[in-house]
Amino acid sequence: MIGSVGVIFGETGSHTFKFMVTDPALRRTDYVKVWHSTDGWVLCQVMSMTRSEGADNKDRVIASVTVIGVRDQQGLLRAPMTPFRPGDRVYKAEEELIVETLGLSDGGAYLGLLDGTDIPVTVDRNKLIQKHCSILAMTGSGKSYTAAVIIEEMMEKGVPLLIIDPHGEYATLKEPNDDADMGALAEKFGVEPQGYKNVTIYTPGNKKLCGYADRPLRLNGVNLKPKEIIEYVPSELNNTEIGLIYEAVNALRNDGIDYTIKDVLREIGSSHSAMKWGVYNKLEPLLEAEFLSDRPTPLTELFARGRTSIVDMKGIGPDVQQAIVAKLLDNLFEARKAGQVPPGMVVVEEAHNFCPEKGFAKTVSGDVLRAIASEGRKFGLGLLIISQRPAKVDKNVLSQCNTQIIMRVTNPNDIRAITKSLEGISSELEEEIKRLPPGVALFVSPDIPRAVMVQVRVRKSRHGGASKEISDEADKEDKPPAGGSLFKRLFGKA
Ligand SMILES: Nc1ncnc2c1ncn2[C@@H]1O[C@H](COP(=O)(O)OP(=O)(O)OP(=O)(O)O)[C@@H](O)[C@H]1O
Repeated sequence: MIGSVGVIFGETGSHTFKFMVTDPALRRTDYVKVWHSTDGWVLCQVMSMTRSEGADNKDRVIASVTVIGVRDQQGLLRAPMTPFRPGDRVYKAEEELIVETLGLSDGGAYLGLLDGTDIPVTVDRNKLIQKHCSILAMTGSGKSYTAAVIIEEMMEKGVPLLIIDPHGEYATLKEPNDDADMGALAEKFGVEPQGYKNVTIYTPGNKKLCGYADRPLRLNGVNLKPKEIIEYVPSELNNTEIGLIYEAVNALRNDGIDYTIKDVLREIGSSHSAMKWGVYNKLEPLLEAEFLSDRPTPLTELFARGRTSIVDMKGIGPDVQQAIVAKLLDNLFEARKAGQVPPGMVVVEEAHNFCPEKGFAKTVSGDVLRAIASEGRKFGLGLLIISQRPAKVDKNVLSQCNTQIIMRVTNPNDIRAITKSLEGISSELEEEIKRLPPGVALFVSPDIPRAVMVQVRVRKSRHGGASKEISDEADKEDKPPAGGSLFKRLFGKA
């Protein structure tokens, strides 16, 4: 029959088989179909290919295939009850069969194209919020690029977004993509360059730290509880020092007037304890920490329909970043529970620093992120968790992310962490993850019966990427060489 790409041979199973390839254009990951006498056309996917020399000295290409299945009358995906026959012919699957069998719908947030096809892959925005999403990949493989694609798609529907941006990577959402390859990529993916106006960049510092910020981010610095003060202190405090803070705050509370960190320091200064100067020194940086204020930024301004707020923490130390995130998200979650802010999404870049796995570090922001991960869905507060070190992210948080976007990862511990949080990932897919080119993601969603490979669409806004001075030296080693046409890297054409 015309159009066949090969013929099944040898032992066939219900879920796998091999076929002798007759079409030289066939490639790994291609979708194929085989006619089954009781089920009709069954969708399958080429997982690997081998080439060897046959007895006639000619090339023999053999493809190993996984059976995806067929939709039954109830719309459920199932594999045929009997295996295919050796001698059955294999054909390229047409788009319609792929879309129907994989259950790809055309509404929702447009992520990109099913790899090797022109079929759009979308994801339901509500489910992204209700069930959380993670983007896991080693550095340089397109994490923040893909996150920005999701952010763009959410922004276009006015979903409130709060972006925790430790390195100042997301400010360029405001500008249209001016990449030299944009023309060809825009046509391929059917998108137009666009900058987003409703993006506000907040800095917890000042214009010196973040010159391009639109507004300062201020958190409440009045009448802080001892526990809150302790969380903001950048250095470790011993028990005596903690006791001194409690004593000072209790004394101020007894006076019944509003107090600030300055008052707490004054009170500590008047103590008779020999330890007072030690704790004084540790608390003093909070006087200069501009993010504590008697006029905090209202949450209703930060998290509102049609608005995207970037908390740009460039230049701020990791401990202070964690304290800011802890307080901000705590306030946001409480406000959401009380219905004071609408449902929306929180984007957490470098999540391993804000909710680390036990044994790696302990941070003040871990508790609130765990709480949002496990309860956020009830209140319509979604997380987009992004990390280049999946093994270092709290596994309770990761396991709550029902939509997973996995890009290239080579570190064995990170691969193990990913496969642990994914059900039924095959060893072929593990191998695939190690070899994914930049911009290609393994997409796992509760709406799609199996993981699919997606060529992530081009960004509409300009891609910024991390600024050089703060990028992690260790991570640099993993980076693929820069330069060259991206279009060429992605599609092999100039
Ligand atoms: N889908 C895509 N389409 C076009 N270009 C892409 C795509 N994904 C990634 N890239 C390119 O790959 C490069 C690396 O992407 P990105 O900055 O998102 O990596 P990263 O994993 O976030 O790295 P880092 O950890 O250094 O921030 C970028 O320069 C970007 O231009």
